[in-house]
Amino acid sequence: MKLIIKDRIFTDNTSELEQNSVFVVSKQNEQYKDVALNGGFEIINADELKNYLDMSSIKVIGITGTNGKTTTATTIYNILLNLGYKVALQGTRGFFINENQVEDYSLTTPVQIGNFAHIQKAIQNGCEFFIMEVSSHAIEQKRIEGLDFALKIHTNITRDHLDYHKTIEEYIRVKNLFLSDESPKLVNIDDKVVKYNSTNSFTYSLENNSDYKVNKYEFEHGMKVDFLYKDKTYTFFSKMMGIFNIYNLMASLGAVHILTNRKLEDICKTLENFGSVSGRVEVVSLNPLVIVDFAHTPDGMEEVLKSFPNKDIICIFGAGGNRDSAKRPLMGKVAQKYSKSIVVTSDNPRYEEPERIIEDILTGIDDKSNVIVEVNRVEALKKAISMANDKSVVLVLGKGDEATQIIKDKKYPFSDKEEILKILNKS
Ligand SMILES: CC(=O)N[C@H]1[C@@H](OP(=O)(O)OP(=O)(O)OC[C@H]2O[C@@H](n3ccc(=O)[nH]c3=O)[C@H](O)[C@@H]2O)O[C@H](CO)[C@@H](O)[C@@H]1O[C@H](C)C(=O)N[C@@H](C)C(=O)N[C@H](CCC(=O)O)C(=O)O
Ligand SMILES: Nc1ncnc2c1ncn2[C@@H]1O[C@H](COP(=O)(O)OP(=O)(O)OP(=O)(O)O)[C@@H](O)[C@H]1O
Ligand SMILES: N[C@H](CCC[C@H](N)C(=O)O)C(=O)O
Ligand SMILES: [Mg+2]
Repeated sequence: MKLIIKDRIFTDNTSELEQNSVFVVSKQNEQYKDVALNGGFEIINADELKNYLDMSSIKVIGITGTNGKTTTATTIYNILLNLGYKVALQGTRGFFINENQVEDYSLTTPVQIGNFAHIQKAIQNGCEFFIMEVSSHAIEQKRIEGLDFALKIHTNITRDHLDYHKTIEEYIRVKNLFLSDESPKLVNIDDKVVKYNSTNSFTYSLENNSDYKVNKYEFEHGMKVDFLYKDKTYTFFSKMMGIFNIYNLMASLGAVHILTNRKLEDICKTLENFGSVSGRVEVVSLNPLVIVDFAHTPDGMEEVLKSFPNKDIICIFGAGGNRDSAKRPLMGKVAQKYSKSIVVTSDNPRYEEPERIIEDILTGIDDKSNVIVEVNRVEALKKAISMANDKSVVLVLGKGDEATQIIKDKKYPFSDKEEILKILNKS
């Protein structure tokens, strides 16, 4: 990938080196360093890249955690835009500058040069804030090297990506590494495994004492939440659902408060202006009630499933291929715990056989009497929706607002939301 700063070309790929370009060496490409060296090219590391790009006009905000990064990042982005700031957002759903989508879905956290290129574009567009999701891969691969964070935010640490990190202990270690320096940070202290450097830290919580502490909430047409900050109570309303979203909203409010020092009352007020984040607990139809969500980990699923205690849940989901296979039975188990009916189907099979992935999920479900297996996701959606009635909620999990299904290395257009609307004849 290339980055051009003041007519100089920086690249992290030796095959892109041309006259006068600079090779940016990192943990990912150090095996190619000799190629650049032998070609007589200047070599710098990603940390030195910051000497070439003046980032003093922009505040970089990094969000890590197993679940909730996209929701929290998007909420902060929406609040800041509502308050009149110019803002850029980089994450799973793509790259956005001041309300416009500039790039589509790709990695949650790009590689070093990608981050710098986006920050450069944000600065050129006058942004004061650059909000980015920080994945565990990015921390481990040092994709965020060279970035100074005005605020680091932690949502929660449960489990994901053990295909890559191998053990849960290693995954937790990597996630906590992000919080180990003295950068300002905002931490969910209800999380039992989080470890952080307490210098310059702020906390939020529902259970333990913290700087931004929820003391009361109720759900009706969304939520009403009271929280305490420095002994004063503040209230906000939001159209979002689920206790997990109270955490995401507290992280978002706290972050904007720390970063802008605006009145908490004014920050709270902005939340009334927007609903759910695309593909995250998104209500696609009210009658029958059909909701699309991106839950693709056992914890993410549990958080969503337990948010509908008064409904008969019809849960439809699969699991991604070439990703942590040990999470699959756990996803089956949690679906069984909360659902009246389950439809197990395909997610993104990638290079795996969809039937094999489904078998892995089924090993976690003891009682299969209410389970339908349908490998074709469109057919599965039809079956799930045909079971719906006025007491039920159909929860379509795993793909959120993804616009494709990935089979081998090809991406085929596919949207849960569009398929649901077609089935209901609403499109
Ligand atoms: C497993 C994984 O994370 N792989 C990433 C890794 O791939 P890799 O080490 O195989 O890369 P590579 O092709 O060998 O190249 C390594 C480096 O050498 C350089 N190179 C390569 C060839 C050459 O001749 N000369 C040369 O200099 C390349 O420019 C690159 O910088 O480094 C590449 C770039 O440095 C990433 O694009 C790639 O992400 C792949 C595509 C991927 O799918 N990653 C997923 C799993 C991922 O990162 N997901 C996370 C988490 C998602 C979430 O929870 O939201 C994400 O952040 O998206
Ligand atoms: N704070 C939270 N705690 C637990 N589960 C959550 C939380 N926030 C969201 N979820 C669940 O996890 C799903 C993914 O949420 P979101 O996209 O915000 O997370 P993410 O961390 O960005 O995920 P990814 O790593 O895949 O990009 C949601 O659709 C919801 O089901
Ligand atoms: N960012 C996550 C998203 C997973 C979404 C799910 N649909 C899947 O494909 O497993 C990943 O790449 O692991
Ligand atoms: Mg995300």
